[in-house]
Amino acid sequence: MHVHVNAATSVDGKLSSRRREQVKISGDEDFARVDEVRAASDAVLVGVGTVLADDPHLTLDDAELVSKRESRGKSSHPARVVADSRARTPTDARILDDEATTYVLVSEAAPADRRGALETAGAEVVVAGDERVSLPAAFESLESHGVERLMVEGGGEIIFSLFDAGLVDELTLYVGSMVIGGRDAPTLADGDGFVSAFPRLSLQAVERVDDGVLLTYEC
Ligand SMILES: NC(=O)c1ccc[n+]([C@@H]2O[C@H](COP(=O)([O-])OP(=O)(O)OC[C@H]3O[C@@H](n4cnc5c(N)ncnc54)[C@H](O)[C@@H]3O)[C@@H](O)[C@H]2O)c1
Ligand SMILES: Nc1nc(=O)c(N)c(NC[C@H](O)[C@H](O)[C@H](O)COP(=O)(O)O)[nH]1
Repeated sequence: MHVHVNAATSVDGKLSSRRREQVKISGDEDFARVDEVRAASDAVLVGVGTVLADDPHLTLDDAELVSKRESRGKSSHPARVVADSRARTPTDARILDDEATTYVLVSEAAPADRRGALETAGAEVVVAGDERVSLPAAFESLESHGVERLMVEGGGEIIFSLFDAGLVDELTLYVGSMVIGGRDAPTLADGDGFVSAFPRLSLQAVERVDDGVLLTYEC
């Protein structure tokens, strides 16, 4: 499976503010590019922290991209995936509407009633891992459902885990020309952090987009 992480940060590397509310970092051109990456993916993944903070929809905004997918024999929108160890996704979350298939990756520790509630709300629940979602095991399961290209839209906890597990193939990072600051504000890669064996990336492209910079890396 090809895993493509896409995110937007401030110049100081923050994904959002210390309030963990969504901050619009990208401009129109970058959001249009994000829509194209979504359209080229079989599924789009976020962590439950992002679902709780942003309530994203993760479908395609551009009707032309929808019809191009349909003409290629694909579903109208990529599937949506939430990494959610304890099944905390609210049943009225926008990602659970019926516009696209939604997989909720949970661990064995997820309460049975929450799993049941998510299934009733239309989610395909995938169990992988004991306390926390095992990303390699969950990705194998997604592959068996035909997910060959997976886009990841954050946040910082899940992105760190993906780098830690060596699962990232490509990173596109939009750096907006703004400062957010805050020692407790989420960054591109949070988690426990690395103290050695820091993942090294290979810079492929640098491009001016909107009023910021788009960096493309092979990982
Ligand atoms: N600017 C951007 O591009 C962007 C993108 C996404 C999110 N955000 C922001 O990021 C913040 C949310 O990020 P976050 O880091 O709090 O949450 P997150 O989205 O990374 O979700 C983390 C949660 O995922 C679950 N999880 C399941 N398996 C896991 C695993 N193996 N490893 C790690 N987590 C696992 C855990 O419950 C964990 O708490 C919000 O403020 C949001 O606005 C910004
Ligand atoms: N590329 C990007 N630039 C930003 O400035 C920003 N704040 C996000 N944030 C990612 C986050 O997950 C958002 O919640 C989804 O991008 C919203 O997706 P929808 O429009 O609801 O489909 N992503």
